[in-house]
Amino acid sequence: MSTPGADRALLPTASGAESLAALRTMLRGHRRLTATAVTVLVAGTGVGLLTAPLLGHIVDLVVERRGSRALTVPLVLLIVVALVRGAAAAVGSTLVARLGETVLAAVREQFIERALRLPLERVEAAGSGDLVSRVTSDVSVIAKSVRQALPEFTRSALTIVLTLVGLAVLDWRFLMAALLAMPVQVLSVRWYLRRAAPVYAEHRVATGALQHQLLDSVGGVRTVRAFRLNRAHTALLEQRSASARDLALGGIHIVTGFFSRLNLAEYIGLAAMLGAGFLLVDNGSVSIGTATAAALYFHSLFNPVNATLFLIDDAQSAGASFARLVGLSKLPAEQTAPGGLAPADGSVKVSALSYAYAAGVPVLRKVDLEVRGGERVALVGASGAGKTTLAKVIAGVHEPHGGTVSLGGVDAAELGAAGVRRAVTLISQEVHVFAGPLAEDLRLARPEATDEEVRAALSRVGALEWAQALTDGLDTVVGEGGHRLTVAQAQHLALARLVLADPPIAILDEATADAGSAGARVLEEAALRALEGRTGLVVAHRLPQAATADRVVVLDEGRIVETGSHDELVAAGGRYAALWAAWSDSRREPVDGAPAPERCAAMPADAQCTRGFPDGTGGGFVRS
Ligand SMILES: Nc1ncnc2c1ncn2[C@@H]1O[C@H](COP(=O)(O)OP(=O)(O)OP(=O)(O)O)[C@@H](O)[C@H]1O
Repeated sequence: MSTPGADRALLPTASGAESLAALRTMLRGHRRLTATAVTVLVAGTGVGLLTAPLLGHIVDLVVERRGSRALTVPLVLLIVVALVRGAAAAVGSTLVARLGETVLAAVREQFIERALRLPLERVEAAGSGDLVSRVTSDVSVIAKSVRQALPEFTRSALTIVLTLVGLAVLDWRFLMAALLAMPVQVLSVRWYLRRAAPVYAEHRVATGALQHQLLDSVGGVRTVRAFRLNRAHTALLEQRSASARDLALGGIHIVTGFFSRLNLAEYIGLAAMLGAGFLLVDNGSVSIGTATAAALYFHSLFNPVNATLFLIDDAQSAGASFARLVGLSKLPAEQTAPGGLAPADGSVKVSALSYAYAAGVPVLRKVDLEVRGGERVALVGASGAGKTTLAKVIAGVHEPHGGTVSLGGVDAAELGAAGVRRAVTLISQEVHVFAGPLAEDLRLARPEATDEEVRAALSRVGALEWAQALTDGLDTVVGEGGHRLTVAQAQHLALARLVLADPPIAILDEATADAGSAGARVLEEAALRALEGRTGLVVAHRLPQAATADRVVVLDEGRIVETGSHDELVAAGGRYAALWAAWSDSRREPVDGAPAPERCAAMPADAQCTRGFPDGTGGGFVRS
């Protein structure tokens, strides 16, 4: 959870040129569909333009008193024109919508896939809310524009161009009169774009920040309450909400100003058309019918011009959202291993490893650690010593700021993110159970696993019995909206997934710490079985976990201060021995009648017990 007031390094946003280049690349594969859609729409709009001259012709026939029979042909033609235009508009709009949907699907797939492959470190730094708002609200803004605005925009733009051509065909002076409105329109659009683009971009950023803050404050509500951060978080939410609201209101203000300017342009254009018509009819250059057709043409421009300019509003929003999606590709993608490099075994070698979350505050300081293939090493140390950070750097969640990690003799940088993930599985306390049948959740680790293999994995960690006892056995829908698993059951599943994934190296961080005493013991046994045959690095939050490991590594302030077997370290009488003695004492003589560790562990962490040694280090349970 972020500290209130902390500024996040939001994910990058693409420039206009980068967004256009991305759009061009996406359209490149659909040239035929684009060409057909444009042709049908041009044909339909062209035919539709015959309406005004036909009506003008009818006016001339009436002025010349040619009788009602003379009107038959133009009237029939008007009906044909209306039908052809309607059919072409329907087919053209469908084709444009299909093109839009195809591109939209590509946007969704490409950028969401990209979002899922972003370096976790960068997503963490930006806050997951920013990423969530890009792949949810930004994608829906684009979808809305593509569905509602794109067909209308295309039709309107074509109508404007072809109507201007029609005016020129009637008489070039009509075109000149119509174009008198243009300078005001151009100035209005420039006025609007200059003001609206930054407001929309800022509004999207502000919405992302607000969404992130909501996730942060609501997701971490327990911590917020526990540390009485309510006020700070409420203030921050109010501040972000106010900033999003002000920007939205600013946008509405700009739109209103824009439309009043467009009305002025319409007034100027119409006045010019009527004046030109009057003069041209007066001096005999054109008939009344032609002047009528020109006025109808100009009038028919109102809607498409307004629609096009109004849709610029949607295009702006969609453009800002698209730029935020394209911006994701500016981040380096995960590296893939060149030419099938794979670790030779399960050994881990960490050399001079350094890491810091904030500049100048090192969390790991030149850590050197070698773990043999198949060895089980327990990481022990006070809270904040850097155990989780070390685990995450080895698992590839964070990139080292100095030094190297090598897995099975291959540098992790050479293995690439995917290679590291194949070599190492990290199980942390926040185990996620995906919505769906339990067996499918397990198959995430190995999609091709047979039913037998799934059962064997569950059985190996001792979870088969309770899993089969669920209402629908392994087909029981678990996760969001399904059967709610306990924390211990979710961790059990995570261990079974580890067995299925079968990596040479496994890292367990707090995998058993929160499960309560009975559950913790079951999970500890499950963890031992899951680690069989692979290298295990266990962040030991309970000292017995360390006591049974092949080797114990004690971390203090980002440095390894002791390493050896449990017996060696106890005999050496150093820091670990002190921790062990403190833990053993706390078991024998509960202070002031405090509950014994087993009972303590079964109680809620904030009841009477706190996790940690008497000296404040992690790993045991004493009374607070
Ligand atoms: N995402 C983060 N951003 C900033 N600082 C962090 C982050 N995660 C951990 N830290 C800080 O880094 C230091 C080491 O944390 P780490 O979680 O690695 O320690 P630990 O030994 O695993 O502690 P614990 O036993 O409490 O989990 C701590 O000071 C912690 O506050």
